[in-house]
Amino acid sequence: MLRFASRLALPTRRQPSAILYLAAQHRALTTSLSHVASSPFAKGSATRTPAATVSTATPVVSARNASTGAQALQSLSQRPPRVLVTGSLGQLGLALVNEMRTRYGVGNVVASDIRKPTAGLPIAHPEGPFVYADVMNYPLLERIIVDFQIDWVVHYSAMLSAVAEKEPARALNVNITGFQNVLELSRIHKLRLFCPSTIGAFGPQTPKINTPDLTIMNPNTIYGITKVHMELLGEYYHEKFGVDFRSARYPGILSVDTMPGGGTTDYAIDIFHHALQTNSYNCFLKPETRLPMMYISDCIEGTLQLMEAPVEKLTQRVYNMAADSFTPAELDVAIREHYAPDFQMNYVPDSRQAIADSWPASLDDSLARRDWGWKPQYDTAAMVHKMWTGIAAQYTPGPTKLEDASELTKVTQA
Ligand SMILES: NC(=O)c1ccc[n+]([C@@H]2O[C@H](COP(=O)([O-])OP(=O)(O)OC[C@H]3O[C@@H](n4cnc5c(N)ncnc54)[C@H](O)[C@@H]3O)[C@@H](O)[C@H]2O)c1
Ligand SMILES: C[C@@H](O)[C@H](N)C(=O)O
Repeated sequence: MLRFASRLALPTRRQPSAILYLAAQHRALTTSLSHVASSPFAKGSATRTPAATVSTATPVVSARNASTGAQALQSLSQRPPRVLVTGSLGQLGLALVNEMRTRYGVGNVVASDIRKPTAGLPIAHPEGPFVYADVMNYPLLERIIVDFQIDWVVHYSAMLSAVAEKEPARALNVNITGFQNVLELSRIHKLRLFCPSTIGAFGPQTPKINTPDLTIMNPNTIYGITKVHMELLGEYYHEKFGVDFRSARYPGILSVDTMPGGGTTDYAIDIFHHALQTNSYNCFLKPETRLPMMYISDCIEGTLQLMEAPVEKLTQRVYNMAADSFTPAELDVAIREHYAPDFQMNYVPDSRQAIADSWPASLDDSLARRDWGWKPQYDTAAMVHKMWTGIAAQYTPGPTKLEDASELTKVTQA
């Protein structure tokens, strides 16, 4: 089994707004406490929707005790947001929940998924609320939003590019129906909604280099089609109903503590685990396949910058977000030059190659930089350093564990 580092090393810097949030949270906690254990979602309580399991330890700062709805609304600008994160046990959700709980208060960030949190996951605040939430279950989602008095939703549940090609019907359901549910609930309950898009929203006719925000998309994958649907529908709900929908098109995200969920950029994480375990890697993309990539700390920081940006700063609702781009061959060279001179890279492209070939090689993110101050901290060299040193620390010295490496690639023959 993989041994994960116990905590995700995310930046702990706090912005002034977060300090205000935390001070306000402290005040609110002393005057108005509602315990998750009293929620109808607490274990053992009768619900009409599937039973949700909730951690019982952490109080949620609640507006339910406010005497009027108006008071609750008024206090919103003075307290941290209460956030629901769907798909929170995935590669990105775990990191986002950890950072949001640091900034907004543990009890204010409700993690959710359709899986159980298992031992060994890098969950920094395990005492925080966790609920079962299938994004296809509209009544259950609505109940969670109302019971926890949610202000913001970060909608992370989705099927990624490679697994979506294998199970298109399920991907359409999860990615399209799931998004439509949270979008409609955002309209009804006046929520701020963030849903990530991706380089996978672009297609073979898109300009490949410095792809701008507004250009031809025409993706030719199920994943890309569901993401373009999401972008357009979110923009429509914003225009028509004023929903505060926000989205960033992420590149492939590299992380040390969490494993990727079945995408086309997964090779750039798998390679480090294989190099450290077996000193070799069979890459499923060709050596010259250039794709935009980003380190997870940048991804989480940028996402929170966009979520927290004052509405008047936003000139559009969907932004490209970039850091750097590299190819498998460049990663191979970087690993051999700096860490493992005998590392052996083999190229065995499979059906994921066609997906990668349809995506941009680099993104123009100048509008994100201009509008909400986006600026990545990690270039390729810095990403490789973080990945190698972070993943190396997870493996104890000893005999090569081939069986571990064979578990790493979630999609072996897409
Ligand atoms: N990781 C990347 O490189 C990357 C890049 C671009 C965009 N994104 C986007 O970011 C978001 C998060 O990606 P990730 O890498 O963490 O994905 P992931 O596959 O690691 O996690 C997705 C989570 O969603 C959950 N899920 C699946 N079906 C569900 C359902 N019906 N109801 C509720 N939860 C369900 C899964 O259990 C899983 O924990 C996705 O929207 C993805 O498209 C990711
Ligand atoms: C790029 C992104 O959307 C995801 N990592 C995938 O490859 O599917």
